[in-house]
Amino acid sequence: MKYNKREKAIVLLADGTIFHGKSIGKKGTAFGEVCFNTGATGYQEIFTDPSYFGQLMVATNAHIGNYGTHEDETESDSVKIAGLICKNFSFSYSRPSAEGSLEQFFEKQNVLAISDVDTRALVSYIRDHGAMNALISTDVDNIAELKKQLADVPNMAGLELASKVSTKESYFYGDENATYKVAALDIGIKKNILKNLAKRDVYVKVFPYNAKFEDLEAFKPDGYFLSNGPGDPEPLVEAQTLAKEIISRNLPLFGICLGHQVIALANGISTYKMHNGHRGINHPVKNLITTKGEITSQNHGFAINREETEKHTDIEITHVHLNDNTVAGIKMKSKNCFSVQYHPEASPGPHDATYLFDQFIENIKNA
Ligand SMILES: NC(=O)CC[C@H](N)C(=O)O
Repeated sequence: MKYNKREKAIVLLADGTIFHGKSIGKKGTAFGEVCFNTGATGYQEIFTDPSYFGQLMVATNAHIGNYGTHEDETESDSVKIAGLICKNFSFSYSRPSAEGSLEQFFEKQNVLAISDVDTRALVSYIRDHGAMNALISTDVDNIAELKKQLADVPNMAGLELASKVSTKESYFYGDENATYKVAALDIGIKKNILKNLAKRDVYVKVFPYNAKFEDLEAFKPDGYFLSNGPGDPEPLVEAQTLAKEIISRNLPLFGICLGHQVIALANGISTYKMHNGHRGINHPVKNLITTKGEITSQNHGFAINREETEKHTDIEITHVHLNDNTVAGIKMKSKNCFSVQYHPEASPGPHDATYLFDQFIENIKNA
């Protein structure tokens, strides 16, 4: 792709604000909620993370694409972001072990990406004005029509998206002769969660978002897992019912991110949409049980209500986010159930929190 042949492109925010850039290759328009990730590495993992479905990703790191792509760095089988907004897009890459360029990867996956955007100004704007819908487009002379189309894009609050990314059929992961068996609900599961379980001698059966307790129970699992995923947790009524069934039987249960929010909702704690979410790989969390700090990988736009959690007689807050004191982890006092708002599988991200997978295995052993 010749740099000077690239088309003009825009970011149009729901409030009418426009930022200018250039397309990477593909022409067209993509809609979503605009959000930003502050990670300096890990772009391929981010683009393929199902939790980002329906979101236009702004990368705050100035360089995207510079180390190419690799199959091992995908978190699902396709790109899940609605589109990419970045500053400098590298058409060439310098990592010897890379399998191809990000440009080729996007072309294959039919992703709309735009660069040369003043991402610092854009991120400051979203930071001040909060999460909102937006579009990116190469159709730069048609603003009035684009505005009309943007007005029809549904709001993330109240939006159920797990069904759009969940597996259609259940499947197995790991060694069938492993010591433990875990039934995992796929409401947007990342591959690295499955890898982390399999590494700990777990054979996993992954179920679609609307699976019933009886379906999971038929696998005779030693433990249950609720995954991360996109959208608002509130409309996920089937997953909440499932969580209630598992909790009422006091079976070992672990939830990550969307799974954590589902566990909170199953306990009558409400969730809310944050002004801006947490998305990056250096989020400070304090473990209130050990009093140790953790640097964590995060990606969420909703959170659970702190006051309601504090008042809940059967829930203990185990982790807090040190930037804003939001709840980052909980456990049930009378049940074998715990969950975190962040990503212990950390792909990308630091591995401070992988002990949570060990804790899940301990909970299974002690059940
Ligand atoms: N990573 C996740 O599971 C995200 C959960 C939820 N979609 C949120 O934005 O808060």
